[in-house]
Amino acid sequence: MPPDLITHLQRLQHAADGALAIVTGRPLEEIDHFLAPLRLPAAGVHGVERRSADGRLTYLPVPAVERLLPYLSPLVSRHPGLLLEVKRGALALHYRRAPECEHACLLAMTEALLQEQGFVMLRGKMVVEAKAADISKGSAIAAFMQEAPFAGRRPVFIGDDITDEAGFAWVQSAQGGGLGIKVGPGDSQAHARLASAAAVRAMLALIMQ
Ligand SMILES: O=P(O)(O)OC[C@H]1O[C@H](O[C@H]2O[C@H](CO)[C@@H](O)[C@H](O)[C@H]2O)[C@H](O)[C@@H](O)[C@@H]1O
Repeated sequence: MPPDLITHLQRLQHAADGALAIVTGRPLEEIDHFLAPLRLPAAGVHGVERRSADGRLTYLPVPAVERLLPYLSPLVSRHPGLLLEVKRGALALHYRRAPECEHACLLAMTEALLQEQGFVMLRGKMVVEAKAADISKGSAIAAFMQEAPFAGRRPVFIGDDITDEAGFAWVQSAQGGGLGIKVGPGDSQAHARLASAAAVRAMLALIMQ
């Protein structure tokens, strides 16, 4: 974690009367580990798990991702650079250390999702995921916006990956009435953009002055 980020997030949370949440594809425990000792309201695994501002945990019902393993494990066994990350409600096939396998990963995931119902494919940075259908970063933000201290506020969602597009779509919808900020290059439906993660941190530091 860059120095000062946790301090800036703490100050931002305070300035926003608590209305600051992390929305991620990672499991909650991973995000808590990165941000320790800070424990923010957070949605993990693209919205499958969610911790509200009052600390309440919600785990949405999801199909068993283990059903997908027979379609993916043989490929991973043949290519040691590939990594299968099994999460609750999502399964990520990482090819960062074997970029030449991208096409094979997409094919294997497509086949898996043709055979097994209840999942949709999600592209990310050097990763392709199967995640529970009907659950997304957008649905997670919508759930936060029903609750204190988010209800009645204007949501601003910042993200740098393809997986964040569902969040941008919801905050910028008529219901959300907010703003999406895409970080870095690449096509996006977000209405605003910042050049880099460093630019986001600089903006947070400026707001907190
Ligand atoms: O929603 P995010 O917070 O952007 O998380 C998306 C995925 O993050 C993790 O994968 C990413 O980081 C890996 C290194 O830690 C990197 O190798 C990979 O290419 C990135 O996509 C995480 O492992 C995934 O489960 C998340 O969905």
